[in-house]
Amino acid sequence: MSETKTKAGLQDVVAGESSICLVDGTKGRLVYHGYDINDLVGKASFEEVVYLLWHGKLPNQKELSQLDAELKKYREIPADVMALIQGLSNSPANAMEILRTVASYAGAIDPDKSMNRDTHLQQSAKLVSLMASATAAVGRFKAGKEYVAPRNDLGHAANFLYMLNGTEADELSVEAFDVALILHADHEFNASTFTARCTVGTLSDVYSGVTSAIGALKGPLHGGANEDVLRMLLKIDSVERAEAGIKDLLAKGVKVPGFGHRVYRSYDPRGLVLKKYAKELTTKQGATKYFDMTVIAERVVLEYFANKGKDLKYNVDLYSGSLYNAMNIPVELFTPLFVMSRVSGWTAHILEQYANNRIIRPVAEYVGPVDLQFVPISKRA
Ligand SMILES: CC(=O)SCCNC(=O)CCNC(=O)[C@H](O)C(C)(C)COP(=O)(O)OP(=O)(O)OC[C@H]1O[C@@H](n2cnc3c(N)ncnc32)[C@H](O)[C@@H]1OP(=O)(O)O
Ligand SMILES: O=C([O-])CC(=O)C(=O)O
Repeated sequence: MSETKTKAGLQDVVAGESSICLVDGTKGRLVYHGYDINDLVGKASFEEVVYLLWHGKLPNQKELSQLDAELKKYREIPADVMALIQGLSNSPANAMEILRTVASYAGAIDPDKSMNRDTHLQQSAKLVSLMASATAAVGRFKAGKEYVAPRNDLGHAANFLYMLNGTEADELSVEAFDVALILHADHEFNASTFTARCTVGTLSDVYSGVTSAIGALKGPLHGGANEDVLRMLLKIDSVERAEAGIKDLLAKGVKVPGFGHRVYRSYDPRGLVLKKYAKELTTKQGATKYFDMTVIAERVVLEYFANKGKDLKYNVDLYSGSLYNAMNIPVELFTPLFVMSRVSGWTAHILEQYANNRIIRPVAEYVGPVDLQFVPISKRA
């Protein structure tokens, strides 16, 4: 038997170079193009971070105003895309399935099929705006409400909350949401980003890259975990029962959503910031139940990991649940919120892949049989 050369799940395999994002799993550090996320949070807007990811530098005022104007130009949903969203909102499709379809459809109807950086940047801006407006529209239609048109006097985060709720959100919610968008924007070669890079590595188009990335993010081991966290809490639905409920899941061998990470070993720096905002917002609203339950879940699961000698911690998805819930956002939109943000990182990686492309094509270690004798179908048992 030959010695195995594969690493399950490609763990620790360096699959390429990138200058967009550094994830230091030992120190619990996340850096976008040289800037620690803790230096961006509270100082830069999501729009500035989008510029940073696409261009490798923070924008000056003029550059930011240009990007801002472009993103606003694409906020309105084209009529045929709106019809698609409306139709799918009345079908069994969930919000992630609708977004995946919208990204694909937007690509099909975009007349500009040229492959150059300017077009790719323009398509990236279209997708950042479209994913936000489409998420808000799905939220409205699924709740049986009318679409709310975008407002160009509001920033990206504030406009989304306005389009979703039909009223302007309070200052703390807008700040917390803008921060959440920044924190989810990029994360190196995570599964969905790597998927996007594989897709465009064949010189396929930006929309195809983003469509396939949405499909990858949807899974419960990746972006889908933020919905599962709140669903788990809603099922237990009591601060008093939280400890027993979580222990019960662990005893059953369930992978508790919001915990564990392939790279982070000390802590996920995004989770610390989201926890702070979740605490502040739920305390301000006087409705801390789900935040309090999350704190209990954190203690119980980390004790469990520690007792088993596992250096696993909670991840970005744990505290976003109680935070988004406090903003009155329905659970089904939590993973779409991830899309709204991560589309900036996916497109940054797509641009980087195009700039220095080589098709991504690893090899498999074949473990099946060889030299089987062919038996005609009439003779097979
Ligand atoms: C935005 C994001 O994508 S962040 C991740 C979001 N996903 C989740 O929160 C889902 C829950 N977490 C998980 O499923 C995993 O931790 C992943 C997918 C994030 C990482 O997976 P991997 O790196 O392959 O770790 P793996 O699944 O091998 O876990 C290592 C060990 O820790 C255990 N473990 C990992 N996560 C958890 C968890 N959430 N709950 C309980 N045990 C866990 C595993 O059972 C395994 O134990 P074993 O060695 O006794 O078999
Ligand atoms: O990096 C990963 O594997 C998952 C993750 O946290 C992310 O994509 O934000």
